[in-house]
Amino acid sequence: MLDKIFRIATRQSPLALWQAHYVQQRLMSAHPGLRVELVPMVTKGDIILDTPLAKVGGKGLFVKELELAMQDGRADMAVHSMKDVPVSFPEGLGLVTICERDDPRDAFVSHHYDSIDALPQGAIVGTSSLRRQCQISARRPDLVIRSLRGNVGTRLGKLDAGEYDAIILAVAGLKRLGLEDRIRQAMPAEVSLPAVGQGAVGIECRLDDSVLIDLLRALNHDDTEVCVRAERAMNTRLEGGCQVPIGSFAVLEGNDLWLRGMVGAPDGRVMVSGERRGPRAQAEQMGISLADELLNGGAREILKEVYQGQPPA
Ligand SMILES: NCc1[nH]cc(CCC(=O)O)c1CC(=O)O
Repeated sequence: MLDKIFRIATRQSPLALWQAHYVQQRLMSAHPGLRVELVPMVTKGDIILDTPLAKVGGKGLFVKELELAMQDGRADMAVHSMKDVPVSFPEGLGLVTICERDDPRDAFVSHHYDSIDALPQGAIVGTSSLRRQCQISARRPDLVIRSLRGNVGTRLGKLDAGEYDAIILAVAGLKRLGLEDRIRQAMPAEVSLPAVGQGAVGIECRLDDSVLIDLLRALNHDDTEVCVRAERAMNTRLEGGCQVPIGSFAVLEGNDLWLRGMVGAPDGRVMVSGERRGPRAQAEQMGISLADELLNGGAREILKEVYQGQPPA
């Protein structure tokens, strides 16, 4: 077993590489002598940079090529931001490990202002996330939301060039890249409910690779896994895809899980939210029942509107 080289398929953005190196290091320190290498790849999501993700087929664009590499045996595992992992997996692959979550909040980044509330009338905010757009517009209908894509560094460059008064990024991504000092405010969940899985790193591999699955067990963080399972159960029940603004965020308070969820219209004019509290053993049921409450409370109409005629991706 020790002479095998375990290969991590990864995108080449600085954030993806950081996450792949992180898993490489954690595996090697949990299992001294283990050989782990990176296999850097280019995905469609990295090539199409000028169109909002929701329009070009969604976040799946970033993972499909990594999954092909695992199915072909060119790689053994892929490391993902849990936020970017679709609800379902191709035949034979699955998510086997979720590492400890870093700060799950959204980051308000600006040269002149300290928060959304401090922005002047009509200020320009950069984000291509429908979830962020929806919540910002609901709070401040006067603000102008402009699309913002590219790697974290590219996005910061556009802010620095004066294209926006503020932009929204994930705290975790900025921290991983050593750019924490750019954060003016970690936005409270009451202002911007995070995305499903935000701040957590997950590992996907072939489900018949029991050797690797055993090795990866040491990297799993049970509390994070429970929270992310609740969030993903809610998202799966909603069948939202990424054309719909959806936030889902769970925290543990001892053994009690507190799950909050929101579904909104992209323009923020309608927003449905709810919460559940219960024992951690009920994580997935809580996600499902919260999704049902949201659906009955108006989310069904929002989803129908977004998908008019076209089936969810
Ligand atoms: N959509 C890209 C993406 N996927 C994961 C993160 C941040 C890291 C994380 O949430 O784990 C980011 C960048 C961002 O939203 O600012």
